[in-house]
Amino acid sequence: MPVPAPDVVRAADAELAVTDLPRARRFWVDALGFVAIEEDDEVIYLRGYEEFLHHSLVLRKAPEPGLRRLAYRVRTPEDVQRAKEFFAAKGLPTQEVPAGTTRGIGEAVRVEDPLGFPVEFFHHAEHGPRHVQRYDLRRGAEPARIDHFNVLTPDVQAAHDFYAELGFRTSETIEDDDQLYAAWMFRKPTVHDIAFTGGAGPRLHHIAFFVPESHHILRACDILGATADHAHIERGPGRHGVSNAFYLYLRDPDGHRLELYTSDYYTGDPDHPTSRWSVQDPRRRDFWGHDVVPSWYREGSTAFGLDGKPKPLVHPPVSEETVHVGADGIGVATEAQLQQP
Ligand SMILES: O=S(=O)(O)c1ccc(O)c(O)c1
Ligand SMILES: [Fe+2]
Repeated sequence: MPVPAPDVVRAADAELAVTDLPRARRFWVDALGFVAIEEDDEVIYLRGYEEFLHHSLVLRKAPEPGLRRLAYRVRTPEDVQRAKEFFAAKGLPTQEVPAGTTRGIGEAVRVEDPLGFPVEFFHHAEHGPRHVQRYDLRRGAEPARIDHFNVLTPDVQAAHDFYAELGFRTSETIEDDDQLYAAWMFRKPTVHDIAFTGGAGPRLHHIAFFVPESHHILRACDILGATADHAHIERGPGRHGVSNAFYLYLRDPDGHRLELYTSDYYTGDPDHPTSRWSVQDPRRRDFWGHDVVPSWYREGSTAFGLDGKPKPLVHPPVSEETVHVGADGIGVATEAQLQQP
């Protein structure tokens, strides 16, 4: 008898290990405008202006930077137990997390998914003040809410198939006749809550926050330029082919990638069709055909397992970057290139 999947509502919270908390605060709060809802010398709890849960991002001081957890909200308290049973039935590591372990979050279950990521499921969460119309407080890129996670994994097909078992549907893919290079999957009625980028993993690729309008993305660029922090800008601004969103990728002081993202589309009907892009289409990742900088394909944040140790990396046989990808200007991979470490 298959164990039913928990009813996942959305990507809701994440925790990053950072090596210098004041430095991180200057980037995430002073420059980008995230709201620091609670903080001390060890940890900062951040949220966007539209959010009412206690927080949506935790920055925790640690000797090494990395991803400590990706967290999904589930619809009922019973879904927390269902999540534990679903992952335990697959022989995957699970940990019960007492309420308050993460401030503002009730009891949760933390698991390692088959891709090797630390993933948490929770229901109860403290409500905090909403700042959606506190225009007197809104600053920087005016981040509204957490939108999605993107992770690097060597087998996108396996990742896709597991999250489909977990009840996620597929909004878009990048593929060719031989393989699935990337996939975007959702529970909330937008393009994605989780996306898979082919590459050595498990590593976090990015965490994305929705901003109200494209001008908030341009303002983030201008602010970083004004303070000579332009080196934090990695890719964009631009228009995605996949998702149709307007985007900007930044790297925080520890190298964690975040995306500021706006104007994707609704996916809430039961028969929402999957949009399939060819890996040969130069507009798939940037609709205007702009190159994707190599670091965007190659770099990500270490993932820590439930034991707190960095997860060893598994490398894919072939990655999108080494296949003819048009806009990236990289020719079809030669056998020799594919053999390179
Ligand atoms: O670069 S892609 O157009 O594939 C893309 C689409 C949506 C995203 O959220 C993303 O990070 C990347
Ligand atoms: Fe993204």
